[in-house]
Amino acid sequence: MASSRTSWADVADAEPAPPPPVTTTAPAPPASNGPARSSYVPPHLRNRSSAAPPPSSSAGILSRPGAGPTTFGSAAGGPGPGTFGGGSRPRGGPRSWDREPDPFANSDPPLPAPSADGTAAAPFEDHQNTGINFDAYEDIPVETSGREVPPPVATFAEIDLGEALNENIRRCRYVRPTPVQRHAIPISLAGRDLMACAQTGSGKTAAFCFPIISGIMRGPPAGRPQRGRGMGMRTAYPSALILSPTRELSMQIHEEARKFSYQTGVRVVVAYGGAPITQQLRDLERGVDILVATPGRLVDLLERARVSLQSIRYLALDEADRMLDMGFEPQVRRIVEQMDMPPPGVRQTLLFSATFPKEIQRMASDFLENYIFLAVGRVGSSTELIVQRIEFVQEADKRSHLMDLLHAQRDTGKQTLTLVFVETKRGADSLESWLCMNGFPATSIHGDRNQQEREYALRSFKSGQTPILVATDVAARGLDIPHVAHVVNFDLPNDIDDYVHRIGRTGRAGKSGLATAFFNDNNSSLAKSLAELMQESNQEVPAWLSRYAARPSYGGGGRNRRSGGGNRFGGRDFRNDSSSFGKGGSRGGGDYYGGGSSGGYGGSSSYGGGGYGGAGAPSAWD
Ligand SMILES: Nc1ncnc2c1ncn2[C@@H]1O[C@H](COP(=O)(O)OP(=O)(O)OP(=O)(O)O)[C@@H](O)[C@H]1O
Repeated sequence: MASSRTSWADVADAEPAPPPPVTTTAPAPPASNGPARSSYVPPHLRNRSSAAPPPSSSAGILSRPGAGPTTFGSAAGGPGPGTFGGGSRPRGGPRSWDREPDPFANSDPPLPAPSADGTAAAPFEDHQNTGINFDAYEDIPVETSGREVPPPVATFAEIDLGEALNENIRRCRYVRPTPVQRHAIPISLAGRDLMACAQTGSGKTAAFCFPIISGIMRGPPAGRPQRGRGMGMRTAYPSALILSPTRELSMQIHEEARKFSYQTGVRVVVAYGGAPITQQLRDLERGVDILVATPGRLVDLLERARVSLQSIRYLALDEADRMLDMGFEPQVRRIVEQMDMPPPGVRQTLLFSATFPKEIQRMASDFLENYIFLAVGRVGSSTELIVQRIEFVQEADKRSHLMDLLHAQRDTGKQTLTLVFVETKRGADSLESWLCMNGFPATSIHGDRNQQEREYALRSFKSGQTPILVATDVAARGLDIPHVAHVVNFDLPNDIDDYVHRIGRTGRAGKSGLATAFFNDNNSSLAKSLAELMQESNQEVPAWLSRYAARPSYGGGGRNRRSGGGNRFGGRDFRNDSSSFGKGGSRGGGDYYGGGSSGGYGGSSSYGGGGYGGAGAPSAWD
C-alpha cells in the first residue's frame, strides 16, 4: 500500500526517544492532608495546558490545535458516540498527572531467585515492538463488506488520534499500523460498528483501543448521567466497556490500554473475578472512562449498582466469538441488552477475534447496526509465521516424546519459552509435576488454580523462571507473551478454532514460531480441518494426515468441516451468504465454517474439562 505520506514514526530515530517530560497542567494542591482524591475533569478538557483555548465544539465538529476539524458522530444515523457523558465523577481534590503511575515501567514484582542449577535464570531482554517484522503482513489479503467503508490508512500520521495518544504510540515503539489497524481504526473513528477478524498476534488490541481512547479524549463534554433507580453516589458511569473472556486477558488489555491512554486523562479500570472486589470498587470510585471486565464480575458490579452502563458510548468485545458462544452468551446478552446500556446505533460496537464462525456472526449482528465486516488475512486460519508440525504419537508415548522435544530445544542453547496445552486440569497438574521431577522447570495455569496462583504462574513463565507452562484453554486466547518460541499441543483440542488460537500464542507481532501437535486416533475428527488449515498456511501436510483427512468418516461432520478448494481466503461476511440467513440446516458450499453444525457450537466439545468448565459453566472464568 503505497503512500506519499510519511509517518512521524517512519522517520523517528532508531533509538527510542526518551520519554518526554511530564506535562503538568497546573494541578492545584490537594484540598486537605488526607489521601489525595482528584476531582473529575471531562476527558475532552484533560491534558490541556491552562493556556490552551477551550474546545470549539458544535454539532459534533471539534477542532484541535494544529489539526484540521475532526468529525465525530455515528454514520449509522443515530446520535452516535459522543452523545453521552463520560466517566463517573470521583469526589475530592484535583487530579494530578504527576501521580499517574508510569505504565511503561515494568511493574511486575520481582520473582524469587532462580533455581540452584541455574537453568531457570531470567534470560530475556525487553520486549520491543520495532514494527520491522510486520513487513511479513504486507501482502496479506483484506476484505471488507458493508455500506460506505472508510478507506484504510498507511501510517499513524494519517490518522488523527490526537497528540497525547500519538506520543504513547511512539512510547510503545509502534512504527506503522498493522494491517488490521490500518483498516479498523479509520472505520471506528468514522463512528461505524465493526466486526473484525484478523490473525492472532496482529495487533487487534490497539485496533479497538486507539479509537476508543481518541473518541473519549475528544468527545463533547460529559453530561451528568441521569441517576437511575437504585444508583447511588458511588455508582461509576464508564464511557467504554471492553469485555473479554478470561481474567488474564482482561488484565493484559488493561495494561495495554493504560499505556495507550497514559497522560491523556482517560482513566482505565479493570474488574475480574477471583480477585478481591474491594480494590476494584475503590478503583471505580476514583473515576473510570474505560472499564475492562470479565462478564461475571461485571454482572456482580451491575447488581450492586456500583456500575451503570447508561453512559456507554463504546462497547468492544475481544475474542467476540468466544464471548458469544454458549458458555458466555447469556451473561453477555444480559449485560448488553438487559441492563441500561444504550442500544446499537446509539453506542458504537466493535467486535474482534481471529475466528468468527457464521453462527456466531449471525448472533453478533443483534449487537450491531449498519456494521462493516473486516477480514484481514485468512480468517480462522493461522499465520504463515508459525511453522506447524503434526506428529503421530500414541497416548502412552506422549510424555517421552515431549521430553525429546524439550531436550532438543535445550540443546540449542537458546533460552525460549514453551507453552504446552493439555485437555484437562488434572492432566495439567500431573504433567507439570512430571516435568519438574525430570529436571524441566515448569508451572501450570488452569481453572482449578486460584487467581494468585494463576497470576504467579504466568509471571514466573513470562520471566523465564519456569520456561515451560502447562495450560488448559484458559491460556489459549489473547495472551501476548513475548518469547514463546514453541507451542506444543500435547492434547489436541476438539475444535479447529481453538487450535488456531492456541498456536497463535507463538509467532506474534511478525515474529516466527513453532507449533507441534501430537495426533492420534482420538483426534481423527480434527484431521480434515487440520489438513486444510495447514495447507492454507502453506505448511507441509504429512501424507498420513492427508489419508486420515480423506476418510469420509473422519472430519466430515461437526463444525470442524471447512470449505473445500476455491475459498482459500476465508473471511466471509455471513450477510453475503444468502443461505446463512436460514435457521440451522446446511450452508452453502462456499461456507468456510459450514457443514451443518448449527446449534453445536460451543456445546460439549472443547471447552469442557479443559478449564473452561464446560458449556454453561463459565463461572470458573470470571
Ligand atoms: N503497530 C504495531 N507495531 C508494532 N507492534 C505492534 C503494533 N500493534 C501491536 N503490536 C504488538 O503486537 C503484539 C500482538 O498484539 P495483540 O496482542 O493486540 O494481538 P491480537 O491480534 O489481539 O492477538 P490475539 O488474536 O492472539 O488476541 C503485541 O505485543 C503488541 O504490542
